[in-house]
Amino acid sequence: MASKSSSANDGSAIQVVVRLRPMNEREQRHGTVPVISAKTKEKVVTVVKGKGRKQLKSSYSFDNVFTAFSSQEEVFEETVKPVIADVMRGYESTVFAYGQTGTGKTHTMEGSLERPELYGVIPRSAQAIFECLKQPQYKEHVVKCSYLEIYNEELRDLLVEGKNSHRAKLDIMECKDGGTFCRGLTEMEVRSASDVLRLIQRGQHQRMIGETKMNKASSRSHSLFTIQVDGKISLIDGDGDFDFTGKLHMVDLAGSECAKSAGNDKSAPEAVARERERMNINRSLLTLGRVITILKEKSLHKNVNARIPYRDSKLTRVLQESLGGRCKTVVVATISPSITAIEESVSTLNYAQSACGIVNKPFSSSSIAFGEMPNFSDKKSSGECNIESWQEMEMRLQYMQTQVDEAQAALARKHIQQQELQEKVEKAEEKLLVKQKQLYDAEKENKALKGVVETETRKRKEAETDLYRRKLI
Ligand SMILES: Nc1ncnc2c1ncn2[C@@H]1O[C@H](COP(=O)(O)OP(=O)(O)OP(=O)(O)O)[C@@H](O)[C@H]1O
Repeated sequence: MASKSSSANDGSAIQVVVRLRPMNEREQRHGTVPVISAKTKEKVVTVVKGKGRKQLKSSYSFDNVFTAFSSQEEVFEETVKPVIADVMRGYESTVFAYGQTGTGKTHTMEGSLERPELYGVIPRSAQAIFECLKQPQYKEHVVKCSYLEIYNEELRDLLVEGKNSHRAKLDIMECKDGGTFCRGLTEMEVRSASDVLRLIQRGQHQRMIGETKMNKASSRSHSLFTIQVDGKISLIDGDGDFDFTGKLHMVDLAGSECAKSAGNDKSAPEAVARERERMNINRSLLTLGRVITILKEKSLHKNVNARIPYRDSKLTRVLQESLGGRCKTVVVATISPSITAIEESVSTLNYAQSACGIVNKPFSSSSIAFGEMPNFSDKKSSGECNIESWQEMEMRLQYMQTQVDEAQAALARKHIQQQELQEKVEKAEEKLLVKQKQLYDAEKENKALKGVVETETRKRKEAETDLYRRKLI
């Protein structure tokens, strides 16, 4: 294979990085104290709480840490560039930004489209993918993009222009392999990075934007930009072309906003609507948090039978394969250094910390092609074996690893199905018990009534006999 093949084990743990943004103008104007610092070399973020003798320091370690001085280029090169290499080998990967409102998620994911040095992850990824496709091992290819928005638990197509009602008709469907896809989502073919920039601009125009205390142009929805590459790659020095499909999902989550920072006047109609919005965003982020917590517990062999609540929000259903699934995933947690945002920053850091250690089970789509490779063991038995190339050995190993991973993933899915079935059986059993109890009570009542009828009948018979006797006398 042209590029080094990887076993599913390498890099399958979710990569978690933290980006600390600089103090913004408002914070600087108010002379806000910075209480969070980041050290790139040590990959550590430190939070200082309290004053003087009561000062407490907590440190958090991550896969990578970016300071207020880190450039867009640095963040991309160190965090997303390796992911692109995987995408170009047929992997599905996800990069998502998480953090409080106004901490730099959109800055990290999109950046400024007017200034190339401020390009964020999406435009830089588009450039890197088209650059990669120029390499001789990549043959014919088609690159497609889609842009999805999740707003108030509704899915909208950001590449379809028009009123909201036209865009809010998408459904999440289950794939045969257990993943999910969005039915009806537009996939636009693109031929260059500039085409991708135009699509981002088009989508940005349609996105739900509002104002929060922390951010004047706040994204009030989650957005997911996907670049899909369907192509052919020559694996062994021109000795065969194999199809691959690589996907890169780039997610800009809506910022969480605590009730305190949402403002006090909750009576005005706009404030009521805003509060409901805020609640919806926080609810989906809460579900995301629960998914991460359970996955983390499972990775620590705790709570192994717990159901992962992917289905409890649209966001987690869409991100199902990115968390505990087949994607290679990177989480960029963004935080403010300011004392005024300390609660939210600590919550983001704890969140990010729980995502560390979650293991996904990625596999490459190009490995399907490996299934058609010559059967080396047959060759060996017929005396033809001539495995000279390490590349062939690697491919063979990767193929075997892929088979194991696929079987493990299938087993995990079966396990979840079994759990769901078990829950259904338990519920049915509960219902049966209730019905049995009702039946028992009814039978008891019936028996008592029967007793009453028998007693009354006996009394009546005795009275009749008595009457008859008296008549005879
Ligand atoms: N690392 C950074 N360097 C310079 N400016 C930044 C950085 N991070 C954020 N900013 C600036 O801070 C402001 C808020 O950032 P941004 O809109 O990206 O926040 P957000 O987390 O996406 O907020 P929301 O969730 O409300 O959409 C923007 O003006 C952005 O340019």
